[in-house]
Amino acid sequence: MTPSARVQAAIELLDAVIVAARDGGASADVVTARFLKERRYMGSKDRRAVRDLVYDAIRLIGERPDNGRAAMAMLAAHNPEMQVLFDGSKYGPEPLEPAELAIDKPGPIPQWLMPLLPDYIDVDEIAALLSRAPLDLGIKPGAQADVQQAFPDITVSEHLPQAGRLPAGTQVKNSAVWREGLIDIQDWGSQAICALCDAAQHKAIIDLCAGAGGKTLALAQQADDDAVILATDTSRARLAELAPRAERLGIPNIATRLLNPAQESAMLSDWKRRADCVLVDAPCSGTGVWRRNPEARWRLDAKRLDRLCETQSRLLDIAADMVRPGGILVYAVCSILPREGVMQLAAFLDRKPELSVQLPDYPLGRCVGSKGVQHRESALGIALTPAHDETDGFFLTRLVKS
Ligand SMILES: C[S@@+](CC[C@H](N)C(=O)[O-])C[C@H]1O[C@@H](n2cnc3c(N)ncnc32)[C@H](O)[C@@H]1O
Repeated sequence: MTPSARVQAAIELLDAVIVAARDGGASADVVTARFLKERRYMGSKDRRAVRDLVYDAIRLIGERPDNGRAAMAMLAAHNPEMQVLFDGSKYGPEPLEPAELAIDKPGPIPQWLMPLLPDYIDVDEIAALLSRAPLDLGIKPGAQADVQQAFPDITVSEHLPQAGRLPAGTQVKNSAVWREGLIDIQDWGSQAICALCDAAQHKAIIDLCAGAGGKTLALAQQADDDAVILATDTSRARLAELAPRAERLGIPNIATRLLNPAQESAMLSDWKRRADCVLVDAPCSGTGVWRRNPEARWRLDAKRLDRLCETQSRLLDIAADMVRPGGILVYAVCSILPREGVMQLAAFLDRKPELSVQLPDYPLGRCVGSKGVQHRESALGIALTPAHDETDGFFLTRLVKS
């Protein structure tokens, strides 16, 4: 393909990504994989070049563009050397009109979200949120030496005992340590959430929003063999991924339960006031994981954020009923927005005074409360961010029930 034809292909792929983001369709990764699969004539260099153009545009532009051509024109306005590729050649895009280049420089964050960001999300944090994430691993207890031998360039976390890090793009799934179930892929922030659950201390654990079980599996590895772990979710497809993952890692003690939305409480009545630990890894805006899904900025709008906040608040209430007196509730969102973190938690504590925040002396993150960053003693939780902690953006907290 000529460089111009690659730009035209990127425009067409961006059209599909934009429609999917607007209509709640598949993620950009999935749309890209489908697009490339349907174009077998594209060589591997063409594929990489088109993918890079598309993701450069997604990372550059915070607000969802009208269409793929508008997105590529903005990228060309930012990179003038690209403008000659709009040359009207056989497979290339039509020449750019001056008006297409005369747009305001796009900001990396949608305008409506700017007032909702906390003070500590500064330019460095925004740049880090839109950078490429490294490949983080969770290592099976006792397997560090084997994993270090397989990947000599691995970095190990100072604070999280099972956390390893490899450069972005490292292929791990064809390694023996992957096949033997000694490693799983998991961001260090997610591992910090699991550490807060302290699973080795509990015999009855619920992962209420288990999804495909990333955190359930890590909890099961830390818990004793006789602990009961229940993974629940409203997504049949996600929950179905858990069993094969557990099998690869050799983890037997996980039960699953598919919940109907709005009937979660009734479907969990047998667990009422019984759980030692309930993890609520709630559905959220995903503003903390833009490193992995930068096009999530094009999906979110104020209405969707309102709906997510309502669900989080409902799930917190359901979880509170399942914790036994003396048990703990761990709440986490992969979000940088106080509305889903400290504000959500402050409202929850007003509704449920029998729960109180109990943060361990934590080596990562910033302690945050209703006044922003504050001392651990008066904080409502911990904010992890990519520039400060080299993790995805998360709010996490631990509460104990009296
Ligand atoms: C942040 S994801 C969880 C990720 C998962 N814990 C992991 O570590 O891979 C949030 C999950 O909440 C689930 N969810 C949404 N509404 C729910 C509800 N009402 N009850 C339980 N789970 C729900 C979603 O299907 C999604 O899998």
